[in-house]
Amino acid sequence: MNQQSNSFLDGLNNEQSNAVNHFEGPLLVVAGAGSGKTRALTHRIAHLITEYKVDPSEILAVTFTNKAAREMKERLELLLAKRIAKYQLDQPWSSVSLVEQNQFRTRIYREVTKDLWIGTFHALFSKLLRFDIEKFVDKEGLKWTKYFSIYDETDAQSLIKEIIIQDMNLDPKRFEPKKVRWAISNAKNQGILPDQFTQSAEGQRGKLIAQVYSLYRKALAANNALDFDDLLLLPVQLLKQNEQVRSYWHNRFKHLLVDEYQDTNWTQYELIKLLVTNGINPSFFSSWSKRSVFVVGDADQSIYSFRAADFRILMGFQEDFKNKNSLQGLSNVVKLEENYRSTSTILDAANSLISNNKERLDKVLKATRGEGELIKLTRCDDEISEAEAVVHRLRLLEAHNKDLKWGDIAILYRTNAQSRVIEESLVRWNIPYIVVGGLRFYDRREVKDILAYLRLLINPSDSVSLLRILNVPKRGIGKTTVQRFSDASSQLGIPLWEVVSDPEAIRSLGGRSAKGLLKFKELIDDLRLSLNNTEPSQLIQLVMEKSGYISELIATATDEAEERRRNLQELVNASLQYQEENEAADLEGFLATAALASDADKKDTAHDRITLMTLHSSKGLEFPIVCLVGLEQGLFPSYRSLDDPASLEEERRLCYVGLTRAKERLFLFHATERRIWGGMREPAVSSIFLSEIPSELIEGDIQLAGGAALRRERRMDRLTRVDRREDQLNSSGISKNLPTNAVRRKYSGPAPGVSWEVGNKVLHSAFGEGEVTHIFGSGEKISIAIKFVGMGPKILDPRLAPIQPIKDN
Ligand SMILES: Nc1ncnc2c1ncn2[C@@H]1O[C@H](COP(=O)(O)OP(=O)(O)OP(=O)(O)O)[C@@H](O)[C@H]1O
Ligand SMILES: [Mg+2]
Repeated sequence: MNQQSNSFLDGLNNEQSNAVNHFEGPLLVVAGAGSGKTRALTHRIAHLITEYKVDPSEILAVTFTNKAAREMKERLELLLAKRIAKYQLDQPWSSVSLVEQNQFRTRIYREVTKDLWIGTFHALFSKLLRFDIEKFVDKEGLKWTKYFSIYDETDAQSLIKEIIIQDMNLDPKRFEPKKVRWAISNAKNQGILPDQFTQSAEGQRGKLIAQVYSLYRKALAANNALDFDDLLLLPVQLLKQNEQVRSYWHNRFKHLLVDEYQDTNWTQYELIKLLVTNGINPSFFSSWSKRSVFVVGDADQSIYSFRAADFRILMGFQEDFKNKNSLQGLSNVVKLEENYRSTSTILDAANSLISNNKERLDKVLKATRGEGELIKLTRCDDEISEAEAVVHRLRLLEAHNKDLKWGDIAILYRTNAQSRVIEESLVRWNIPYIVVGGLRFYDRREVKDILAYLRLLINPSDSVSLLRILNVPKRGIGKTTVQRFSDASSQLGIPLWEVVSDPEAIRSLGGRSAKGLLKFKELIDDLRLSLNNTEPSQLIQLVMEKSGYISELIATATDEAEERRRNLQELVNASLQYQEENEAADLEGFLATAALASDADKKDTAHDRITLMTLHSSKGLEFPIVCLVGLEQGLFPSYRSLDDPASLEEERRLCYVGLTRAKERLFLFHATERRIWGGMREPAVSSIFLSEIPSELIEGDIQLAGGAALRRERRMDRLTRVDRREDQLNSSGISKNLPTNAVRRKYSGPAPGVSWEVGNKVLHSAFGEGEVTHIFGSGEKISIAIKFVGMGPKILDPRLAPIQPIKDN
C-alpha cells in the first residue's frame, strides 16, 4: 500500500502503520508507555472505515475510562473531518473556517461516530443488555426488563445492609455491609453464583454471607436492577446460553479493539472471546474472514489486580487467538519500541525502575526526544512541608515561564487521602485545581434524589429509588407508614410502588400520610405522561419543579441550598451534553451514563487548572509536568505490599505508570515524617523506588522550613553527628540545589556495620523494644520493618533510626 496516499498512516512509524494496516485476524500490540499504542488504535478505527470500508456499526472499541472513550471519539471526528475537508476543499484544516469545520464534524458524527460502539466494558455491555436482557434465562427464574436500573456502590451497599438487618437479623457491625458487598462482588467477578458460593462457603460466617448473596440477587431482580458486576456477568451468561443472541452480536461486531488489555479480567476476557469466536474454542477458531481482534497493552502497566485484572490474559493472547499466519510461524504481534512522550531522562528513569521487576518480559523502549532536564527530588520534613514544597516548586516554574498553563500540570499520589494537605496549600496560594476521583458528581444527595425520581418513572419496580424520594421533599408521610408499606411489599412479593399507589391502601391511612401519598401518586402518574415525548433534560426540569424540590431549595435560602440548586442546574447541563453527543438520546441511556460516570470523566478543557489524582487514575494520560508525592516505604510502595513480592512488583508498575505520565519535567517528593490515617506522626524512610532510579538522573533539593524544621532539629539530636552536620549545611537555604553525589551520600549515609536479620531484637530510643519482621533491600538501600511492643509495625532506615540491636543471651 502506498503510505503517502493515506492520511491515517501519516504521523505513524512503520510498526504503527503495520498495526493500523492489518486487516483480518488477531493482532497484539505490546509496547511500553508512551509508544503510541492508543494512537495506533484510534487511527486503526479511522483506517478500517475509510480504507477497508468497514461499516462503523461493525466496530466495537473498549477503552479503560469513559473519558478516554469520549476523547477517542472526538479525535476520530477530527481526523475524519480533516480528511473530508481536504478532499472537498483541498485546503489544510487550519485555513478552513470555523463554521465549515463544525459542519464537517457534524457530518462525521452523523455518518460515522454515532454508530461506533466505543466505551468501557461496563458501558458497552450495559448497552447490549438494553437490547437483549429480556432473553436472559436465570437458573432461579429471576427476571429483568430492558428498563433495568443500574445500582452504584452506594445503592448496592444499602440494599445489602437492609438484607443483613431486616431479612437476616444479623448484626451489621459483625457483618459490615461494605465487606459483605466486597465478598459478593469478588464472587461475581469470578462468575460464581449463589449456589456455587454456598457449596464452597466455609464456616458459619461464609454460609451466612452466601445467604445474603442469594437474597441480594433476588432483591436486585425484584427492583429490576443490576449492580456493576452484573453488567459483565449477565452478558457472559446470556451469550453462553443463547446461541441466537450470541450469533447476532458475533455477526454484528466484526472488528474488536481493546486498549489497556493488560488490565482486563477473566470475565471481560470471556466476553471478548464469546464475541470474537461465537463460542468456538479460540485456538480452533479459524474463520477470520473480514473479522479482527486487535488489542494493545503493556504488561508493565498492569495495576488493577485488586479488581481481578490479570496480565496473563495479555501474555496468553497469541496462544488464544491464532490465525493462518501464526500457524505458519508468522507473528501476529507488533512491538513498538519508540517512546514519543517523555524526555530521555524521564524515560531512562522509568526503564531502570521497571527493570527491577522479575515477573516481566524485557522490552525495548527508546527515547525519540531530547535529554531534557534532570528529575528533581525534594525531601521534606512532613506532609505539610511536602505540600508547601510542591506549591513552591509550581510557583517557581510559573515565575520562570510566562507560558506555563496550570492545565499542563498533574500532581499524583498513591492514596486519595493525600490530596487534602496539598489542596490546602493550593488554596492558600490561590492556584486553581481539580481533584479527580473525589465524591462523584452523581453521588451528591440532590443529584441522586432527582435521578431516583427518573429511575422510578421508567422502572416502577425500583423500590430502592422509590424509598429514597417517597418523602423527599417532605410530604408528611410518616416513618411507620413507610415501614408498613415496605413490609407489605416484601410479604406480598410485589414492588413497593404497587403497594403505595393502591387507592385502597391510601384510603386505609388517615390524615396527613394519606394526603401526602395521594399527592405523590398523582405526581408520579403525571410525570409518567411526559415520559415518551420529552427529552431527558426537560424531564429533569419537570421533575425538579413539579416535585417541589427546587422551590424548597430556594425557600431554604442557605449557602448550602444554593450550592445544591447549582448542582441540579449542572445535572440539566449534563443531560444537555448527553443529548448533544447522542442522537437517539433517551432517559435510559442518560441514566446509564450517570450511573457509570466517574469523576475521572469530567470534561475539563474550559478551565486552566492543575489536576490532582491517584496514580491509578492517571493511566493512559500525559502531562508536560508531573509532581509525584509521598515516595516513602509503607506509603508507596504501600505497607501491604512490603512483605509480598508480587504486590511489590505491582506497586513498581504503578510507579512506572506515574513516571511515564510526564512529558517534560518530573518532580519527586518525599517526607521524613508523616501523619498517616490521622494517627501519630511516624518517621518515614524514602521509597525503595527512589533508589532504583540512577542517581545521575536526579538532582536533590532539600527543604527545611518553619516549625517543621524545629521539630526535625529535635529529632535530629538522635541522629549521628555526621548526618546532623550535613543537614545543617543543607538547611541554610529554603530550597537549595545540591550536587548529586552529596544527595546520594545523604540518602545512603555511612554503613553502620550491623547486619540485620529477621528476628533480631532491637531497642529504639522512643518506641522501646521491638523485633525485626522484614528486611528490604541491602547495603545502601536497606530498610527494616520492626514490630514494637504495644504498637503497630514501623519501617525504619537502620542507619538513621536511633536503634540498637539487643543481644539474645
Ligand atoms: N509516530 C508518532 N510520532 C509522533 N508522536 C507520536 C507518534 N505516536 C504517538 N505519538 C505521541 O506520543 C504520545 C504517546 O502516545 P500514546 O498515548 O498513544 O501512547 P501509549 O502507548 O498509548 O501510552 P500509554 O502506555 O501511557 O497508554 C502522544 O502524545 C502521541 O500523540
Ligand atoms: Mg495508551
